[in-house]
Amino acid sequence: MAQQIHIVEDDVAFGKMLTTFLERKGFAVSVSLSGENARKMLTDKTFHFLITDLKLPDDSGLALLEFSQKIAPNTKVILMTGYAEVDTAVKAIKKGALDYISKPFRPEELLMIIEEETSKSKDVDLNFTETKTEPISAPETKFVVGISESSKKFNEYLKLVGPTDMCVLIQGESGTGKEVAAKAIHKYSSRYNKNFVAVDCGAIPKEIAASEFFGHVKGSFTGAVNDKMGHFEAANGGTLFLDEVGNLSYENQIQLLRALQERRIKPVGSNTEIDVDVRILSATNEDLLKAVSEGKFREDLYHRLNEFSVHIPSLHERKEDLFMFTEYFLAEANQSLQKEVVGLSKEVEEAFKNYAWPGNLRELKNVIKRSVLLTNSAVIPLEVIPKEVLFSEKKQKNSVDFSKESNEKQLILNALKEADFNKTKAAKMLNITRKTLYNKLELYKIEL
Ligand SMILES: Nc1ncnc2c1ncn2[C@@H]1O[C@H](COP(=O)(O)OP(=O)(O)OP(=O)(O)O)[C@@H](O)[C@H]1O
Repeated sequence: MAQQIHIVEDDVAFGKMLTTFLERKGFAVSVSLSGENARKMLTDKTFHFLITDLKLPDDSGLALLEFSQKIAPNTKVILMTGYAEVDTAVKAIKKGALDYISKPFRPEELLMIIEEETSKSKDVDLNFTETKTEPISAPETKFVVGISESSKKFNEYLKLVGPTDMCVLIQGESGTGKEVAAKAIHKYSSRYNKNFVAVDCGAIPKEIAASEFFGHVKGSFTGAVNDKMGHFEAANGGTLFLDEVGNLSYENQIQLLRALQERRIKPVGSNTEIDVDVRILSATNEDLLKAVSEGKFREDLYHRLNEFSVHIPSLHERKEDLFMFTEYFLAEANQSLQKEVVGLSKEVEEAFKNYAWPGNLRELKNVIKRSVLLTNSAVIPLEVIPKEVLFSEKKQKNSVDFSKESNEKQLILNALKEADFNKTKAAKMLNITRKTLYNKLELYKIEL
């Protein structure tokens, strides 16, 4: 059966173009022009992918994401964003979106995200929450150790804590490599040849969390058509990785704590308890201690999970590692796309250095993969780099002698970004009049 895709886009022409392209690639595509209609569609039908604009006339992509997660947790959500919306897009990823793609984009880029996900979850049954059960083997876990001091330090910690049976809480911003770090800990442990089960706690609706964690027996609730093994049992002897653990509801936190204390679980609807031997690794991109002090996260559970903590620095904090990861992701992209791009052009290198990378390694990896896809030369040119990366985060000096700058266009873009796209402010920062700014925008074909 063709994969079902629902697009939410109020720009009729763009939606039509995407539809035609995806239909030609064998997908079944439907479109909503409004959030209201999209909600109706999501309620009535099951989709593999929901591709939504972040800004809709009557709704927001983030709100649609939340709605979709409640009503259809297995539908993968991809957000289409305008420039300067990366922070919101990163927020969406934290909330469980599959990915985001910055407009303008070519349909091939969207297809790449869809195909990558489709190849990962080939046989996912749409009626049940996906269990990411991944027995891992050494060669599969590619792990780049950076050259920065902070990278070396946290990798040292992973090696030290790996062989123990301690529960480790991995903290770090979204996309910094928390799951990769958890897999490394598992690999360094004596459990390395047993299962590593990753669970995205943010994606499990609280009503079915108990059945997801502990399993259920046939007939124990409507929809329980077969016995189902929970994550604890699947990870027995190995490691259970609880991603976004801060998203668990209070009730689910109690159930989890009990299982950890007793090392025994009872599937929903069963009378039999099962002994489990599971090492728990968890990850969070928020300040869990703050959640504890606000009463949103149980303190006893926090201490259980945090026998040892590892902080993964953001990419911004370890800029020395940037080109090492760039090289690695470039090689990876070349391999998967069968291309032979050898590196970045000088301008792209400069842009990469100046960008803050709010989405961390995941964003770097995605930007590189999409750029490799679009590059037809030996090195990646500036034209294929997403706009937000070009808007350098480097602070402008307050007064800039405009006449002396050679790269006028970049300067204007930087100033606009700095001024939140307020043209009057940007003109002031650039020491030029508003009129001159308008002329320059036209000259450089900068559309706002
Ligand atoms: N040390 C590393 N070596 C190679 N690739 C890495 C490394 N760390 C992270 N990555 C890559 O970066 C991407 C993001 O990593 P990962 O999914 O582990 O991040 P995360 O912090 O768990 O993200 P989230 O907070 O969104 O769950 C992945 O594609 C991963 O393969």
